[in-house]
Amino acid sequence: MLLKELNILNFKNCSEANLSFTENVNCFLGNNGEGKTNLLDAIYYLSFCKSYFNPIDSQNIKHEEPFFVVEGIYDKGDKTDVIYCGLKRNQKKQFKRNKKNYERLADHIGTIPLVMISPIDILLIIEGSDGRRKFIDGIISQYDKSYLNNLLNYNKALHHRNLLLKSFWLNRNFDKDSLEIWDEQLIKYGTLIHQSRKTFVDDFTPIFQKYFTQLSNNKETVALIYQSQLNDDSFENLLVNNLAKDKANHYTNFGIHKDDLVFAIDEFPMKKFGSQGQQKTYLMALKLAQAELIKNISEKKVIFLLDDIFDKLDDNRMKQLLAIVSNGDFGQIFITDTSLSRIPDILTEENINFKAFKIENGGAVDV
Ligand SMILES: Nc1ncnc2c1ncn2[C@@H]1O[C@H](COP(=O)(O)OP(=O)(O)OP(=O)(O)O)[C@@H](O)[C@H]1O
Repeated sequence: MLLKELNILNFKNCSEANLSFTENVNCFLGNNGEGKTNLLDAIYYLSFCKSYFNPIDSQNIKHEEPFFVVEGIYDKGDKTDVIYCGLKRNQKKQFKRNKKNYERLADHIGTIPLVMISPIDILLIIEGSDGRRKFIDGIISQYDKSYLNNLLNYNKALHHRNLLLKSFWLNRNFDKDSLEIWDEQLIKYGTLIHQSRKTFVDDFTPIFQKYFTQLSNNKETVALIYQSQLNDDSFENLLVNNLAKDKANHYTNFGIHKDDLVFAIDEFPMKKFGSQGQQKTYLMALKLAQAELIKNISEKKVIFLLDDIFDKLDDNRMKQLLAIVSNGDFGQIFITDTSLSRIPDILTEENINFKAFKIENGGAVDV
């Protein structure tokens, strides 16, 4: 999938843009706050039907404007796909592929595989398990359609089971049969999700370790440990054996919603013992592995969005990263930087084909 053209109206600080891209590296260059990341986010929107940064859709409409439109024209080799996303204030988001509305946005996920690397990804390491579960879910959903459905069904059942537990507590009653309806759903979908996550971590870990070694050139050993209550017992047993606790807390204490992915370095948690540089390299390796796994399984090249990576890496690691992502194994690359020359200089030195845009006040001009 190659993004040939991006057309924007009123998306964040961009009033209007009509950009055409190269199939190699595309650079958005300019000062802080001019709108470089917003352009990456518009491209992200077209793959995931939402912003990477702001989950409230209406806040992505340019201030004082009534709507936004983001449209991408993709080259699929044998044909062209036009992906359209439009949002009017106080109305439902419209998302279309070749002028046809999607019935469910989930059906679009995975159509245009994409990986974003941004400074806020550090939260993946330092914050709670929720972000790491979303990280796993985001990757698997891009190559396995049934996974996202299983997850939606699991979350629905969990929500209803928790509501029921709360109502038993409020009304001081208990109805085993109605709880079992949701238990069955949780067990069905939770077990499938657990299996998919386990397989994912097994497949993902060696790819991740390969990139970490390549980027860091050092002797540290890194590992990913999938923690799940379902690793040691069946979901059915967990629910039966912990019913008293669930009733007392009026909440479901066991399940795949409690899973975590432990990032380890030399057998210690990265969160507590990794240096900032190690954490940054760890993140890069995670994202590269994400792109490679999606590419291997979906057999589609992956669009790579690299936001402010100088913020993350020294010049050497930056060069190494650019060399890895632009060697043709991955797909098209979009990259931002505050310097007009730093990335173009490296790309010229490395003989990598690129196109550069200068971003000013939300608009873009070729340089
Ligand atoms: N809905 C919106 N309407 C108008 N402006 C917005 C909206 N949302 C965000 N902005 C503005 O867009 C501007 C550009 O943000 P962006 O993150 O793209 O800058 P950047 O060029 O990547 O900067 P940096 O180099 O600091 O990362 C910010 O000043 C932000 O306030």
